[in-house]
Amino acid sequence: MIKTEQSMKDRNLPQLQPHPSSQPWPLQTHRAVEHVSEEIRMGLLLKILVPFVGLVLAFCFYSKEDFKPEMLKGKRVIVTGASTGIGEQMAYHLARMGAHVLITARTEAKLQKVVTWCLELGAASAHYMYGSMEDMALAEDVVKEAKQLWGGLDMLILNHIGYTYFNYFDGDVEHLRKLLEINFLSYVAMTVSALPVLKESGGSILVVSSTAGKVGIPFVAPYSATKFALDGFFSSLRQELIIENINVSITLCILGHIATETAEKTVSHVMQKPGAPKEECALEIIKSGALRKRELYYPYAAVRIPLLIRDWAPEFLDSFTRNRLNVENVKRS
Ligand SMILES: NC(=O)C1=CN([C@@H]2O[C@H](COP(=O)(O)OP(=O)(O)OC[C@H]3O[C@@H](n4cnc5c(N)ncnc54)[C@H](OP(=O)(O)O)[C@@H]3O)[C@@H](O)[C@H]2O)C=CC1
Ligand SMILES: C[C@H](CCC(=O)O)[C@H]1CC[C@H]2[C@@H]3C(=O)C[C@@H]4C[C@H](O)CC[C@]4(C)[C@H]3CC[C@]12C
Repeated sequence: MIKTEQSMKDRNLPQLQPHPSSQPWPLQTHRAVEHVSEEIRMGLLLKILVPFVGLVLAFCFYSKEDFKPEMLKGKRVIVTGASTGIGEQMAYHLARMGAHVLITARTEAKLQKVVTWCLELGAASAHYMYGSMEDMALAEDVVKEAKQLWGGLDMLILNHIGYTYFNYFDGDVEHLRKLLEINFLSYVAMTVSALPVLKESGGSILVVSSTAGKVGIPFVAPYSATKFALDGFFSSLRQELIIENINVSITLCILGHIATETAEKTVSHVMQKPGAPKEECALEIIKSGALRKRELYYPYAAVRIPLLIRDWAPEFLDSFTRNRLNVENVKRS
């Protein structure tokens, strides 16, 4: 700044006089102007905010498409992590809707029972492949199997997760590395393998994630990292598909606490309320994918409201989240 003043003096340029508005105002005038400015700000806010909120509500209301189970009839669907929990329930819903299902997990006996029940429920066909998604070759082989069975694929539901502890982060980087492979890299590997056939069918990718993949929740640091990674990768990939006019939808499903056997075993001692029903959760995931939604929030209020708070009052949300848990019941292992 001094450099600028020196150069002007050196060049004998006329010195600028301070503008009257930069002179200090008398206090009364200042307050009056402040009040008028506040009035103007509120007026502008109402003139802009009210129409904007009206437009958003109208968009939400009129853009609400109705889901019909027939949308899934005959569709060819892969569901990973379907030997139990939400994945198992998704397989049953798809079976009732008459879809072809190919389900995966590690436990063959459980998969066999789910496939048998899917056929009972009306699946157009039901098959399984078992193995761990630590093995990227399996991730690719599942999609190859779908191509061989059905000649294509309409929906890829990425749902499986590896073992997750609910405790203070113990510094075990190797566990985090393994969880990234199971919960994240295998999702990417399956997507890479499936994209060519999904482009042919104009299909959908459903990525099952969590509140813990959008906000900071204690005691799930490794798990949370893998879910945040899913958001980053698939939200970016969605942008690229849109840019290239590729008709493959990506739905990120953000779930709150769901009453699956694993979750209840893991967190019942710290949760103040039971989880939401896995059956309804599973149906909402399928609906959101069939309607090609950008994101699903389930249970809606429990998930959507924290996300709205996240950007406006992050510290409040952190405190609110801690207060919703019986943290005194979590003891370092
Ligand atoms: N339940 C909840 O509160 C919430 C769940 N979610 C998400 O929902 C999805 C399903 O959760 P949920 O139903 O509770 O999970 P479950 O633990 O009930 O089921 C996990 C599934 O993944 C399979 N699996 C586990 N390890 C592997 C592995 N190494 N390779 C391949 N498959 C594996 C399991 O079968 P097997 O053991 O036979 O391999 C099982 O079928 C997950 O993505 C989770 O993050 C999100 C928020 C909350
Ligand atoms: C406690 C969280 C809800 C906080 C809130 O409602 O304010 C739960 C939200 C997501 C849950 C975790 C999750 O995403 C799934 C994991 C599933 C595993 O089987 C074990 C439990 C989870 C770590 C589960 C734990 C509760 C949540 C963090």
